[in-house]
Amino acid sequence: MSTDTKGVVIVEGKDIRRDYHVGGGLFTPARTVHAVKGVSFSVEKGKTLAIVGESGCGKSTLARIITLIDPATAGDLLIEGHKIDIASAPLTPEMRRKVQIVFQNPYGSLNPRQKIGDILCEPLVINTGVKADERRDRAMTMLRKVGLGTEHYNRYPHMFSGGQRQRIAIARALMLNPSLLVLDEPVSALDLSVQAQVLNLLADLQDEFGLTYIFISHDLSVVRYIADDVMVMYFGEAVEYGSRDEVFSDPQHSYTRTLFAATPRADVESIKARLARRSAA
Ligand SMILES: Nc1ncnc2c1ncn2[C@@H]1O[C@H](COP(=O)(O)OP(=O)(O)OP(=O)(O)O)[C@@H](O)[C@H]1O
Repeated sequence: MSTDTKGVVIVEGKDIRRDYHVGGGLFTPARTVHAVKGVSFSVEKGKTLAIVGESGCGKSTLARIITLIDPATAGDLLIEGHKIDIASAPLTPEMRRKVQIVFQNPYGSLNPRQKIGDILCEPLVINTGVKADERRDRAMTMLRKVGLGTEHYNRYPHMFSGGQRQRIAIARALMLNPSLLVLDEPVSALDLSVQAQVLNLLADLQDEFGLTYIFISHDLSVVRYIADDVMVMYFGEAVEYGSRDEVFSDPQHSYTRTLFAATPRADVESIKARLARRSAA
């Protein structure tokens, strides 16, 4: 990454809140679920913020707000310094280009009836005026970037393994050249060895394109190797937020310590080696 882009804030959230009003039926009294209770963060270009927490802590809700899939109840979101009206979550073509999301389940997120080439070209068809030949060239290039071959262009999703499908989902997310990628549990559905490969791929792509990641995960062993900064969420609140080294070496909140104690160490030696190489570079 060139030094002139260092320190540029790509995404900033200020006091983001999301309430859900549930119940109100004959047998269920109306109540409000405070899914996200005033969370603030910022991520610089080329960096990764990991948002960690157990099921129900609000991390997916936050991911959907940042990607403008769902509106927020209150708060501010700035993407590349531009304030977004997150109460109405306007998914404009410009925002669609800048922010992309990769979901946990590569089986569910790819249309089984579409060939891989069409899946990759679709964002260009919908959001740009790029001509067919150019779309095909870009899709072929992106297939290679994510470690697949051009021979995969005319195949269907069911012909791929889980790890390969997640590579395709990542390739699709990168077709519009976004500045921010929100990764919502991107490796949780994969075997450990495949997790390591996909995490290494994400690290390589981040280096190559200067991508900024928000990485949602419940798995601290994965977070430990991918994140620059870590936010720990607990019942909708950010109970811990700091650099990876600070959070892992000296967790301040009792919930973080409990979470650490309950997390098995996954075998991610290749990721460790990769990150050691990155920090040495
Ligand atoms: N559409 C909705 N309507 C009502 N409540 C919701 C809705 N979506 C989420 N919630 C509630 O908001 C809280 C946070 O949910 P969220 O899915 O963001 O958590 P999470 O940490 O991502 O969990 P998981 O990993 O299981 O998805 C939970 O109590 C959940 O039940």
